[in-house]
Amino acid sequence: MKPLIGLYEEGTHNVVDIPHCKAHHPNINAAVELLRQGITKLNIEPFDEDEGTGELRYVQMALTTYNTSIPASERYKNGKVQVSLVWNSRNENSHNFEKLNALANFLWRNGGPRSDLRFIHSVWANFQTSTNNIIFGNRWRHLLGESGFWEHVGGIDMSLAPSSFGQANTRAFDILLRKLQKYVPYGASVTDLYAGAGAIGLSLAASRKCRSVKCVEVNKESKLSFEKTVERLPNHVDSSISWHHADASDEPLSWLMGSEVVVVDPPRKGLDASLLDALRIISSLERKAKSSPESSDSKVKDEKRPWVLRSLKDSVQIGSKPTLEDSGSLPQTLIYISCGWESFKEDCMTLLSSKKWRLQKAHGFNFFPGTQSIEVLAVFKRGQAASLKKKKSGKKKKRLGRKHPSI
Ligand SMILES: C[S@@+](CC[C@H](N)C(=O)[O-])C[C@H]1O[C@@H](n2cnc3c(N)ncnc32)[C@H](O)[C@@H]1O
Repeated sequence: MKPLIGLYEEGTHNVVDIPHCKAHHPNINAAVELLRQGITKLNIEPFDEDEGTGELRYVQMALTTYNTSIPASERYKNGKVQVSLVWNSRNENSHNFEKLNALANFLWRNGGPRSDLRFIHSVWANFQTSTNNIIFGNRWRHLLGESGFWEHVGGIDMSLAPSSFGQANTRAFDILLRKLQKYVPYGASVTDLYAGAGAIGLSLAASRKCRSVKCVEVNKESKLSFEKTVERLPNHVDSSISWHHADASDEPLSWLMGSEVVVVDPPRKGLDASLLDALRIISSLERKAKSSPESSDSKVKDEKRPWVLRSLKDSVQIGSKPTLEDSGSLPQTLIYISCGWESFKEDCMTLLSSKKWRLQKAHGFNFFPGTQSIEVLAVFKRGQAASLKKKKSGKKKKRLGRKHPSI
């Protein structure tokens, strides 16, 4: 029986076979075909989610074009694929581990560096036995090939572990990052929320010589990639850089305070409600702070609040910590990167209707050619535009033609 390898049909759990996906690099399609042969030859049983039976549950493939030993013009064509096999067992001691090993060896023999094709970079296993829809389990094991996986994006070398979020189209992401960098003033203090392994924050630290960069991410697996990337940052980077294993929706004000620029790059469902609320009340906090300036004593006391202790537990700090003077500043710029158009529209409306933020600029990117997906880079500024304020104070109030602002 021929296994189906592709994506779920929208709104269902029916797999649509996609052997020649045009949105994928040709070497990913080739790796899918090789996997199909391996599954058939070795009698690997695909997972049946109704029965909870079978061996191979999911496969994730990522491509690296990072190969400095060949000319830059040839790197994309020679991209190599990191394959992660999600296996229906608890760990490597389970009875069917030998079958997983056989599949990994098949891929390596036929697609690895000693084969004619040479497009497989590495093979990883993830163990997952849960009955829910969560794709990855907590246990990872590197099986074959190089464990390090790098890409050059946004002007830095970025480490991408299979357990951490990574953009699929790194060339399009690079274009977005270079555009984003222009909206961040040199020397700014930046908070990168929903940061993954810190691709955005670290690229800003390098390109905009940021005073401080604070990355917040809920997936603890991203920490290792963050640390590896920091090790390879250019020597001139001397920002105060930190990564925090924390939920951005938990006490979000604590992450917003102390930064001039906030970058958010949430999953498709958009911003958490508590973060949106915090962004809306920020201006009133500033007014309060001005009318009753906090003593440096009370700021020190703040360091003992529970959220601070929680976030410090799993954090990484590189360079000196931001100073106490920095901790009082509030963001003037909000940069929103969205992969979910519908949720972005809603979040955008919420921010604009609060009248605390205005939309300065928005760009759309096509990260998945041939699909309707749109990646948005939107830049919001805090406060009303000067021209709007003037009009409001004038006698005649002009009605805006549109009911809702559009981008
Ligand atoms: C679209 S990815 C962006 C990652 C990163 N900015 C990048 O470009 O590589 C969204 C990230 O948000 C993280 N995430 C989801 N919910 C979160 C939350 N409540 N708090 C912090 N991070 C969260 C996910 O684990 C994922 O890494």
